[in-house]
Amino acid sequence: MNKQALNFKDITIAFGGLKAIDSLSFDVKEGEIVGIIGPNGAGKTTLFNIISRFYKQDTGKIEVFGEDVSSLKPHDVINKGIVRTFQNVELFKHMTVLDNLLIGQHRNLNYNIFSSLIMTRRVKRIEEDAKKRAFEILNILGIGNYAYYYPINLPYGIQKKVELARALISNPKILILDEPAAGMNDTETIDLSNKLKELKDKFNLTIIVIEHHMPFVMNICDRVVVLNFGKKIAEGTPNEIKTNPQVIEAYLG
Ligand SMILES: Nc1ncnc2c1ncn2[C@@H]1O[C@H](COP(=O)(O)OP(=O)(O)OP(=O)(O)O)[C@@H](O)[C@H]1O
Repeated sequence: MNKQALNFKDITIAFGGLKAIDSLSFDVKEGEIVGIIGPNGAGKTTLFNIISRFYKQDTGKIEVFGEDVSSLKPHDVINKGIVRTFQNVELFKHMTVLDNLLIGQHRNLNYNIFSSLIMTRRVKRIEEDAKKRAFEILNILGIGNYAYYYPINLPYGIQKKVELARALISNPKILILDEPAAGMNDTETIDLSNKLKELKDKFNLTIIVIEHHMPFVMNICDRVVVLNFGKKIAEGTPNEIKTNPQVIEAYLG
């Protein structure tokens, strides 16, 4: 059996009197794709903000590959291999697509400012490898031909894919996606879910994804966790979730 990638133990966070996440527990196994669904205001984005440490939970514990990360800062979480994308596209719109990817890479490139200034052979090789990986990811996502475009000139669906590519370039272990298919039509959505599966296998990823498009969720997720008013109301395979009366009443109906 695969080991645990993420483990949420009894997480609660309240804003004023409102419990946005209420005693939530679930886990994600290494290599799984887990969907988080639920109506507006159910607490999905808050949960992601807790995982990426933008918010600190009031109570409860989060473990990443068995290590307690409950008190880490956002940049420490990135160093643990957790990378997220956002509901709204957050790209540098006046840098090319390729530069958007490579700028995220500099944190991972193991060289210092002096060696980069004199552009040693080693630095050149590191940069070439980074570029190669960028093109590999862009090509899997079918957007390699946009490498030298500026995101500001690209349709929203392509920008979403660029954001995904930028998350992948830093070689994450756990990828956290907030509505990756927003703004896409049904064909684009299914295409994206197939590509994500391919990327997951190629780069040994574990994925947690918030998405409202049910065809996407049905096509890609191994398991789904359903939230309502901050509580988990169901958990299971997409087929189990689809027929669960509580889920139908709270969300799908
Ligand atoms: N920083 C905050 N301050 C106060 N309330 C907040 C804050 N962040 C979230 N909330 C509240 O917590 C609840 C959960 O919000 P959240 O954005 O997590 O829901 P969601 O499931 O992601 O919704 P959507 O599908 O609309 O994005 C909402 O009632 C929201 O207003």
